[in-house]
Amino acid sequence: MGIKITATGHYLPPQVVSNDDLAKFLDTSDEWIKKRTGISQRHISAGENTSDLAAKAAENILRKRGISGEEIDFIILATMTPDASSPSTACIVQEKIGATKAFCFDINAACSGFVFALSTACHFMRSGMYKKGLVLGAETMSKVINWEDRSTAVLFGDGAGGLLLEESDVDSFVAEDLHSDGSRFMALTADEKKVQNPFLSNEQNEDKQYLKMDGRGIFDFVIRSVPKTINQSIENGGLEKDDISWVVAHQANIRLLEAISKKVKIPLSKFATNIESTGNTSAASIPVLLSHMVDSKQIDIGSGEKLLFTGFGGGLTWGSIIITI
Ligand SMILES: O=C(O)C1CCN(c2ccc(-c3cc(CO)ccc3Cl)cn2)CC1
Repeated sequence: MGIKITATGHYLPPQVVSNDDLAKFLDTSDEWIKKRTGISQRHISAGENTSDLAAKAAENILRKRGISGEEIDFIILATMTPDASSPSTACIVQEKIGATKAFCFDINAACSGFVFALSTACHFMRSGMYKKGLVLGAETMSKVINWEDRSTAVLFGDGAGGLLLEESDVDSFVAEDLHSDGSRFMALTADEKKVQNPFLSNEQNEDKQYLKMDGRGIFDFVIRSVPKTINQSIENGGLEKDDISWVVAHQANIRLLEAISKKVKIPLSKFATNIESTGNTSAASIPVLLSHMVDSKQIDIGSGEKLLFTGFGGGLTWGSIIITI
């Protein structure tokens, strides 16, 4: 039993915030942000939560495929900014799109979340037990950012994207390589919850735990680890670098993609990018980029091209999955 990608979709909240808009209340500039990150603007929710963004992306996918939510067997949603601890954001999306027969759950692997979710969905599907699965990545990073911290506030945006996986006689799954290193969990944290109960002697403070990131540390980890997972997934698939049509990488930083391209000796022209217009949308970045590539006809579903998806970030987590589209 194989799998194939049959539709893609995304949704970005309509409110666009430019670098100049941020420079009005942060000590930063369009020039600095653009030069150091590649970002010109980001989409910021005007009140829509992660489930709202994800449901609109899912509706776009279903509309493109011409099916209703009732045909969906499962929804796997990657997010580090769920609407709540319970229910899962995936279950809220289920209700919004009428996926009445689906089983639904969230995956949290921060910015590697979509790669981990896509791997999970592929293996569910390749068991032969399911016929149609939605794999989504969705974030409202704007709710965990400290908007007074210029080092992080300029980097992130909100958004949602995803794809429809269907059973297929021809298997489009090629290879994967997934990792995490919990010993460095402090490198990127957000929204930690403190234990509170009447039996605790010391009162815990209620301060909101904004996103905190060891930018330099993560940058160095990514430069070291991501080329290895790209090469390992290519080797696991018995492929050569030239077999890869596109690297669809997490959109964290344009300088980073330039450095990774040099290290793996895959031309930068094969690294799809949209960070300029979206910022870093964490688990949503890869599916939004894929959807932009399909919508702009940069790639065609059914073309047979090999895409290498690679994610990296909090956890620390990193990983790659190669799929023929
Ligand atoms: O001074 C500079 O040039 C700054 C230095 C710090 N920067 C960073 C640092 C880390 C990240 C990042 C974030 C994630 C989480 O999605 C994953 C992977 C990475 Cl590499 C993005 N930007 C911006 C430019």
